[in-house]
Amino acid sequence: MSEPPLRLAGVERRYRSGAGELPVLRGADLTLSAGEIVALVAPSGTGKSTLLHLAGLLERPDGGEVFVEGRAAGTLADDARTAIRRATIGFVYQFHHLLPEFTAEENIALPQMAAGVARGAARARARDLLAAFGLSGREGHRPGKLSGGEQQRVAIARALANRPRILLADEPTGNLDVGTSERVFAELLDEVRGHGVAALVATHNPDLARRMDRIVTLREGRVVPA
Ligand SMILES: Nc1ncnc2c1ncn2[C@@H]1O[C@H](COP(=O)(O)OP(=O)(O)OP(=O)(O)O)[C@@H](O)[C@H]1O
Repeated sequence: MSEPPLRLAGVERRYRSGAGELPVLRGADLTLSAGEIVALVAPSGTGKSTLLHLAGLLERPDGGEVFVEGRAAGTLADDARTAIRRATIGFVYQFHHLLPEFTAEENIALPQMAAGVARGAARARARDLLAAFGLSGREGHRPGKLSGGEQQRVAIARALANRPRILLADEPTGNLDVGTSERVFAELLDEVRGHGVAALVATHNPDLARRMDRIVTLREGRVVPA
């Protein structure tokens, strides 16, 4: 059987604070299967962002291991982790983090070029993705000229640009109004489902969470079914 795209095994993370240590994750286990969309719903401050950062190899755990497509990431050097992240993982953040001085198309083309795709091919895929997210005609707009929902669509398209097998999303529609959030989220699910991407989506929105395949929460630093 092939390895799951993402597996967290006994992951621990503590933050040092003035008073001592704050243990946020205390042996978190989670496996994402290919094509599975998992909602992470937990109260503020329980460690959702921390878990996503560890899963995305942006940070290293204090204990346990993160396996990406069966490969243990803990012992790898930073450049090897970056290479895995670029090739395998897409991120969507609550505040889109688009580059303000670049157009929508460029924002989606740039990460592809960083991964070695030629400019022409990267731009063509950027245009295809923008079309899939209903943004044909907006290719040349800078983020400041797009609405919040449009910016978030561009951010989702960017996260999918390198055809990641894992998508990690931290409140991907958290800053949008209810209607826009619904629409953008439906598009996100369509794209992810259509391409068999494994996704972990942190959200405070129970309606959105119910539309995913499974809901988990964090309890005492561990991942448990919601
Ligand atoms: N770099 C850091 N240094 C110290 N403490 C941190 C750091 N990052 C997070 N924390 C603390 O760890 C805990 C978990 O934070 P995290 O951001 O993962 O929570 P969250 O569940 O994503 O919260 P929210 O829903 O509010 O975004 C919080 O108590 C936070 O204050």
